[in-house]
Amino acid sequence: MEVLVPFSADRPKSRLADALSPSERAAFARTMLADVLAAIGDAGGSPRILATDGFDPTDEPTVPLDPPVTVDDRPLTDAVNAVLEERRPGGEGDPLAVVMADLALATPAALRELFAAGREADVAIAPGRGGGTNALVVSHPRFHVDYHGASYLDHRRIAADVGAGFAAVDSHRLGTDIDETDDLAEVLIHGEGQAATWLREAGFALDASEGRVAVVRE
Ligand SMILES: Nc1nc2c(ncn2[C@@H]2O[C@H](COP(=O)(O)OP(=O)(O)OP(=O)(O)O)[C@@H](O)[C@H]2O)c(=O)[nH]1
Ligand SMILES: C[C@H](OP(=O)(O)O)C(=O)O
Repeated sequence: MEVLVPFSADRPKSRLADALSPSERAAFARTMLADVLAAIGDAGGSPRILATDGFDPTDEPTVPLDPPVTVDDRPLTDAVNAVLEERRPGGEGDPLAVVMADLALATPAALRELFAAGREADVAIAPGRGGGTNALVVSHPRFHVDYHGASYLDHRRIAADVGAGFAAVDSHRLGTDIDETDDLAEVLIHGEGQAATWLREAGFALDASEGRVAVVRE
């Protein structure tokens, strides 16, 4: 399955500003991207990066699989819809997955489940905590995306409006996008890739001293 991986290369992960410097945020974002691409490849998917201007595939850490890169500096929704649009003539029925680059817990097994759901339904979505759309598969020709806010609900509505069959993919691993400092604890607890190693090497550790487990930096 073809898998589009949107990646914001300029000022990525601004909501991690409390925990990481700008250059650290850029490095950590690329590390998560590398993990996501590796998991997609292991799940049998063919990734294509959809990047903003300024993306350099040779930056460290280099991305695995040497995927094709489409550069589109428009906002996320417009850039993804442009890819959906360009596939329409003749591409009907061929599912396209869109998997975010900040799903640091993604595993091949979790992605295989997503791909399988997307082969059954016209639109399959793994929601993120807080109502986002962390990963989707679309084969319906009239579905379009509208990211940000409670985009999971918006996408369900759009699917209903165009008469597309819908499936929700209930996945802890795909449902955990790494947006805020508290999310880093999830990477330390469950991460199996380079992002977890990167955080440990940067001095992050779990802090289970009170309430929900958090992170501290040594
Ligand atoms: N191509 C593209 N990808 C984007 C854009 N904005 C976000 N992304 C990617 O979409 C996914 C979800 O991004 P967000 O968590 O909403 O945004 P972010 O830029 O990573 O982080 P924040 O700055 O904290 O909002 C990540 O894979 C981003 O790299 C965009 O304008 N264009
Ligand atoms: C792209 C956006 O991500 P969030 O801003 O929720 O992390 C969404 O899922 O709609």
